[in-house]
Amino acid sequence: MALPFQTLSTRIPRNTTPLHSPPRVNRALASRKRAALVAASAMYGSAADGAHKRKLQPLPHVLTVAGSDSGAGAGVQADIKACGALGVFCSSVVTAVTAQNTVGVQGVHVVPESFVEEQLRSVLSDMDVDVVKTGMLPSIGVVKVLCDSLRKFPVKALVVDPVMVSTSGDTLSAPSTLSGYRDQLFAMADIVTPNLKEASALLGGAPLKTVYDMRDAAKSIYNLGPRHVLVKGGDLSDSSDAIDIFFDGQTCHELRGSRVKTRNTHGTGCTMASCIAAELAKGSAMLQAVQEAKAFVESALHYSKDMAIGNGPQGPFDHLFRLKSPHYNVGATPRFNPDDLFLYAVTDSRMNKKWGRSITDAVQAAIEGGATIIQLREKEAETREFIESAKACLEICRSSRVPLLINDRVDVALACGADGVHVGQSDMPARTARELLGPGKIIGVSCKTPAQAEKAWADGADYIGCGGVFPTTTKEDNITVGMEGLKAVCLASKLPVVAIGGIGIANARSVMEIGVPNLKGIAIVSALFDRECVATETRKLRSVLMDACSRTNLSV
Ligand SMILES: Cc1ncc(COP(=O)(O)OP(=O)(O)O)c(N)n1
Ligand SMILES: Cc1ncsc1CCOP(=O)(O)O
Ligand SMILES: [Mg+2]
Repeated sequence: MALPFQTLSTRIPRNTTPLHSPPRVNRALASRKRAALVAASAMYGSAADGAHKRKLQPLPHVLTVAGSDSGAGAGVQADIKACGALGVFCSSVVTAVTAQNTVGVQGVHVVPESFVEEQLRSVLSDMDVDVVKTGMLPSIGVVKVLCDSLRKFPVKALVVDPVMVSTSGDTLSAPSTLSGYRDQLFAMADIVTPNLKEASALLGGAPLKTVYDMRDAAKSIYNLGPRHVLVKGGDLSDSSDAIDIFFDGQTCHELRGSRVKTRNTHGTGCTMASCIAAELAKGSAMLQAVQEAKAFVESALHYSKDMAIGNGPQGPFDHLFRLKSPHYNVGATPRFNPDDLFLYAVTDSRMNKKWGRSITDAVQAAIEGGATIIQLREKEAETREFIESAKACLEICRSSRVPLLINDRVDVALACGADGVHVGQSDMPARTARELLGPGKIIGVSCKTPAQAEKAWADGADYIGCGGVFPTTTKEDNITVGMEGLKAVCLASKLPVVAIGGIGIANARSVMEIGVPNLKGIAIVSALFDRECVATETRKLRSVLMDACSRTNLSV
């Protein structure tokens, strides 16, 4: 079939589309993804004759909507490399083609809006995109086309890098695009990531000179509609650190990194936004995604600081540094892997006492049986005793590389150096816990409703514990949400979910077969610890879960 070929327009087109504030991107992605998996599963199932059904695994997917950079330091090329380096698939809708190198931008061909729309339709109607990241949007018409497409094909999150001027000082978007950002796109954005110049342009032109200016700017841009703002201070003069300001509507976080002395900084903005998008696609909370992205960029600049590509003043850097130098892989191990939720053992001091075992013996046995994460839920322990036993459990967990979380007690988690905490709706708010624990610790939040799940994500949690799914005697007066409630929370949640409450050998399979990709495992108290042999019970449950996963499309 002959494909229609369209010549690129050679100017930035004007557009008089009326402006309006669209609703935020809605969140029907999970069900779309599930439908696609079911359809593909059916196809492969018949082809593979039932018994050898192929395991279909959705890949975290970012779509970049940006301009091409012939020098490959920034734009679509940087986005694809950044996502690839972080293990995320990246599709691309090209909004403009630039002739560009380390000297500057020599030319721009803008892709017609109708063809940007066609590319968007091609990708979004077929592929399961988790996160859309925007870069160079050359006209207000392209902004409108993008907003319309996102309303038709909702995604999990939208990352907007409001690219206006290249690092070499060349204009990359029409002045009217500014109003497109302010009046249309920002209201749909989960995060906007301006540098100092872009933040200034968005707010009327006053220059940003200090960290205080950056804080004020972050708050003012937040008032334009996005859920989070990251003002990047890479160009801040008189600062030995690379300081960025992250604002989530309540708290301003000052994120400090070391400033790398190098000429090879072309594409840092695109890379930062793409890394945030990639981390979000993998299921990270927003602050965590931003921290990971900042660490990635800093390491990439450090690795590439003496690299020589081109003869101009601003060179590209190497996104694939982690493949080339094991040194940089040290910090690359994510502190939280959602798959760790698979078989989540929650201790109970009363049960362990009843069976005459210490908490350390209980933890050791659960790990021996295959528990993938441990939570110490010691409701009756005195603080000092709790800290001591938590330290002993942490040693056991560390030697098996199993994360250890503390239930309710952020103070105990801090005191013993645990990997994180689990908090409920009446415990310390997740947002406060995040402020106290910092971005490096794991935070789980108990949620019974989609609204609570949404808030947990916004507050910086890493996962959700949903339940009680079934009635239980382990926790008094706990309202049961049932399988339907669990499913509703999973579908609404951008975070991975673990099911809890009344789960044991008899019903674990039915829970795991609920068929929602972000249900990552089950959390169990009595079916492990109110038994004579914890290791045996854990082993049995593990085999039930493995079996359930091999019957569905879930990865183990
Ligand atoms: C994994 C997991 N999910 C939910 C809970 C319950 O937490 P919470 O609602 O705070 O109740 P308590 O456990 O503190 O009684 C949990 N502990 N773990
Ligand atoms: C802590 C908690 N949160 C909701 S139900 C529950 C208790 C789960 O215990 P069990 O696995 O024995 O039902
Ligand atoms: Mg609690």
